[in-house]
Amino acid sequence: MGGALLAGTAVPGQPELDVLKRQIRENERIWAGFRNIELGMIGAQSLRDLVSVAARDLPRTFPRVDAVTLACFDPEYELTRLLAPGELDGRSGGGPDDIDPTTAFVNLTQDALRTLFPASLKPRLGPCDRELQSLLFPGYGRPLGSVALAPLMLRDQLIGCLNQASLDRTHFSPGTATDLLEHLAAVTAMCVDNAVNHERLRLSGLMDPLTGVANRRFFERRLSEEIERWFRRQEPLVYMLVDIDHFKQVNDRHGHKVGDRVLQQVAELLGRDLRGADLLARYGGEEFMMLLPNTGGPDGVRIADRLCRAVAGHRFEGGEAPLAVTVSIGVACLDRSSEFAGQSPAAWLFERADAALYEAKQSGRNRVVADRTETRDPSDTEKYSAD
Ligand SMILES: Nc1nc2c(ncn2[C@@H]2O[C@H](COP(=O)(O)OP(=O)(O)OP(=O)(O)O)[C@@H](O)[C@H]2O)c(=O)[nH]1
Repeated sequence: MGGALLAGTAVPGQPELDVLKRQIRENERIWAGFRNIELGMIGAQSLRDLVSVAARDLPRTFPRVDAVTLACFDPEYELTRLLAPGELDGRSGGGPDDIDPTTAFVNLTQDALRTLFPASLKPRLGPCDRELQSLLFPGYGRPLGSVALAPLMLRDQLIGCLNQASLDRTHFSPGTATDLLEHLAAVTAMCVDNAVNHERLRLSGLMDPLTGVANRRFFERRLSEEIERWFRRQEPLVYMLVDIDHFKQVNDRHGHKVGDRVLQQVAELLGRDLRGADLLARYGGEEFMMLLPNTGGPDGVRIADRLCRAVAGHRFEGGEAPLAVTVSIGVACLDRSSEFAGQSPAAWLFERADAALYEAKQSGRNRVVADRTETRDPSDTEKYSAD
């Protein structure tokens, strides 16, 4: 099979092989560069971070890229406001080597955006004239030679473009393959959407500012919606309480700042593999809550067990040396067999998960205990140890 692919082609000599090897290495370098930039974008917690990553890392990775901007249709100046340092919540600007994201963002009208991509919604590569430079790179002092403009599409709408420019007139030329650029544009559009939603949540007072996950208020709102849905559809609903073990000792031994970093990393681990409909919230202090709609008790316990092991296996950064931390988890499930005996389902779920969590703490910590919802006898619990 392999031979058939090469049939009819001359066997390459050493110089050709060297050229091929160089090309492979160069492609790998470009691919790795794009991948790192994408990972940085996906990890961005705010629009400021996102724009900074693009404007700083594209030129760092690709030295012939001299300027990068993100242009969006932002008629209500929402994105513009989110980019302003500290305007809404006292955030400061970035560190010393950070880009100022306000200068790397351009607010475009819809007409201006459409005229940039008159023929197709494909990346546009070519020379940069003065008019294009003043529209898309208004803060850049030197005359730019060529540009690559990648349209950003979100839910079939053109929302903006990611713009790279080079002083070199030939760097971005029409006819160059644009697959990677299209891929980067798709990731950028999704990240803009995520960052904006994330910030809307933060500003709505429904997000825990330390960990970036939902807060208790948001959790309670979603819980009542999920319970209403449960009455209509009777699909099982898993409710978990996750509590960090001996967290006071972490603070006492390593300081409050390290404690905060541990809380952030626990939130990240718990939230890593959640499905779209699942919810993770910080209940307060060192306690988190999770809601897994359309999930039965046994699956909930399996998921809790996986989370418990993931935390125990993780080495937490932030202190002088990596730290080991464990969690205890209480699991309750609302299903057809649940009997509330006059309680509200929300109070019933909390009480069952809290009793299971108490049991997990009492029986040694670093473990999952599942409430058996079909019985109301607190001694009748299933225990799962992650030891
Ligand atoms: N760093 C930090 N610590 C917090 C935060 N909120 C609560 N805490 C601390 O969390 C600790 C909770 O301690 P305890 O309730 O005694 O529980 P624990 O030490 O985890 O013990 P067990 O739950 O029984 O395993 C207290 O020392 C609180 O000060 C926070 O936002 N940041």
